[in-house]
Amino acid sequence: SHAWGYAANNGPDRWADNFPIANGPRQSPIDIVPGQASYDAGLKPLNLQYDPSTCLEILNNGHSFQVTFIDDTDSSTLRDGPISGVYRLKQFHFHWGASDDKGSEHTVAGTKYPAELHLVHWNTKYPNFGDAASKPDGLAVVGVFLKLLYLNALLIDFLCFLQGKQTSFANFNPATLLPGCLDYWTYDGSLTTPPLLESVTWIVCKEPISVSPEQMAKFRSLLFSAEGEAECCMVDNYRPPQPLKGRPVRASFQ
Ligand SMILES: NS(=O)(=O)c1ccc(C(=O)NCC(F)(F)F)cc1
Ligand SMILES: [Zn+2]
Repeated sequence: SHAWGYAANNGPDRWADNFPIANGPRQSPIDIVPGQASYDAGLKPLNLQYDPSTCLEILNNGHSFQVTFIDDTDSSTLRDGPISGVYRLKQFHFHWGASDDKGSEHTVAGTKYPAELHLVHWNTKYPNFGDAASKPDGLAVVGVFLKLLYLNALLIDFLCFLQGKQTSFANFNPATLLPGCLDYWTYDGSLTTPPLLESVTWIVCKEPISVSPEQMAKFRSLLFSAEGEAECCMVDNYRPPQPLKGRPVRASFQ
């Protein structure tokens, strides 16, 4: 079976052929309708503690580019928020569009942002990421919308590293990618790419971070294709919103 992707012949509408869970009860992303989210006073503030020295490498995995972290100790973690226990940061990556009117996976009352950042964490009650990815409370992904404005130059440096497939990228602090206000919506969902495992507690920040047109252009200059293949720009690597199927969406703010 040809590998999954985002083209007409292997994109989101075809994923159910090989991954029937694509039509499951807790799929992601979703359209978040603020007026229908219920404020939950019991939700704690997010407690994100990131150690830049655990930043390992940046790589193009054919579907996005991702920055992976050393996750053999509790040095970069997510605690509190809607979760219990300690979740470790494994990687972060982005989804974006071919033009500024689309690109995010989650939408807010139908509004698409030009891109969305995902910070992927796994529950340390399980021995490793791969095991956690198959458990209903195994993963927690913090989603941050990107909007067009001007971001600190750091991200440009970060993308300048993106010459080859893989290169070391030490001391990047993912905290610089977080919005000032960490109000969030949360719901039970899944990975947004195959195998679409229903193991993710989604935590979507209400406030977007800013990205410059130049930085969006850099995202779009990346390639889905490998060396020697016909060039194919990596754009529109987002799955559209999926049916809520009765799931509650809670808000940490009023
Ligand atoms: N876009 S997302 O939902 O944040 C997302 C996060 C992580 C993975 C991932 O690690 N897939 C590989 C695995 F786990 F073996 F299945 C896929 C999607
Ligand atoms: Zn993602």
